[in-house]
Amino acid sequence: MIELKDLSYVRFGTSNLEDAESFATKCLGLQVGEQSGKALYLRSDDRAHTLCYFEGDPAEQTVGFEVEDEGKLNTAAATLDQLGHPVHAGTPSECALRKVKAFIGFKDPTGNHVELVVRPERSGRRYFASRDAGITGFSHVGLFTTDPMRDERFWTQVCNARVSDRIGDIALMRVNAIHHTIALAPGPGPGVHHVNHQVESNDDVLRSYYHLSGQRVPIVFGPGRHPTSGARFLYFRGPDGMVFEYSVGVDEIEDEETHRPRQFGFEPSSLCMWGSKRSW
Ligand SMILES: O=C/C=C/C(C(=O)O)=C(/O)C(=O)O
Ligand SMILES: [Fe+2]
Repeated sequence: MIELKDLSYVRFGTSNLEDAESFATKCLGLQVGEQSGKALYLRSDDRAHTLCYFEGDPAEQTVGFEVEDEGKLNTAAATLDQLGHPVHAGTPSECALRKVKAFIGFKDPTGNHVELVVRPERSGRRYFASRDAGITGFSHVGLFTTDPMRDERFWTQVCNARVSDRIGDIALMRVNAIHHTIALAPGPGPGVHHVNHQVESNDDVLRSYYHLSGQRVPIVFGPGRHPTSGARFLYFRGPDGMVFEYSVGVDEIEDEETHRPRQFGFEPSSLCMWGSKRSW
C-alpha cells in the first residue's frame, strides 16, 4: 500500500506568470518564496513552496504528495508499475525544480497527474505574506474523476486514503486526521477541481469575501458551511479559471478505528448548510 503522508504541492502551467503572481500575492495571500525565470514558487506555510506556477499550458496540472522516504518511494513505483500505471522517476533537474530530494510521477485512473515526493524543502523563514488573508496552511485538493467509485478504490486500496464522508458517490478522503486531503469531483476528464487553504477564523473568510469582491475576483460559492467537514468556506476563481477555497474549522477524525463514513445525498443542502448556491 502506498502511504501518502501529506499534500506537498500543486504545480500549474500558466500563460501569464505576471497575472498569476498578482493574483497569488494580492488576492490569495501567498508569499513569493522564489521567482526563477519561468517559475514562481509560492509559500503558504513553513515549506519552501506549496504552489508553483510555471510558464506553460494551463492544462498541465500536477498534485504532489509526500511519502516517508526513498525506500517507500521505490516500493510505490514497483506497485504502480505492477498495476499498469507507467511511472516516471524524476531526474535531478526535475527534482531541483520541485525542491524535493526525489519523486516519481504517474497518472491516477482518471489521468490526473500525480507526483510522490520525498524530502520536500522547508524554509528557514516563517511564511509571511503581504496580504493578510489569515492563511494557516495548504490543506486539500479536489481532483476531477471520470468514475468516482473506480477512483475511490484506487486512492483507498492502492494508496492509504480513507473515506471520511460521501456525497452521492463522491468521496472526501483523508490521509491523516484531517477530514479530507483529497476530494473527488465528477468531471469529463482529469484536472484539479479546486485548491484549499485553511484560514484562521470565520472573520478571515468573511473579510476575504469583501476583499476579493472589491478586487472583482469571481466568487463562485459561499460564504457557506459544509455539513460534511463542518468547515466555513469561500470559493473563488483565480488564473486560468482555477478555483481556490478558503475554509476554517474542518473536522478531525478522532478515532481511526471506529469512524464510519456518513452518506449525504447528492443535493445542494449537502454542499452548504446555510443555503449558499454553487455557481460553477
Ligand atoms: O461540496 C462538498 C464539499 C465538501 C468539503 C468539505 O466538507 O469541507 C470540501 O472542502 C470540498 O470538497 O471542497
Ligand atoms: Fe474543498
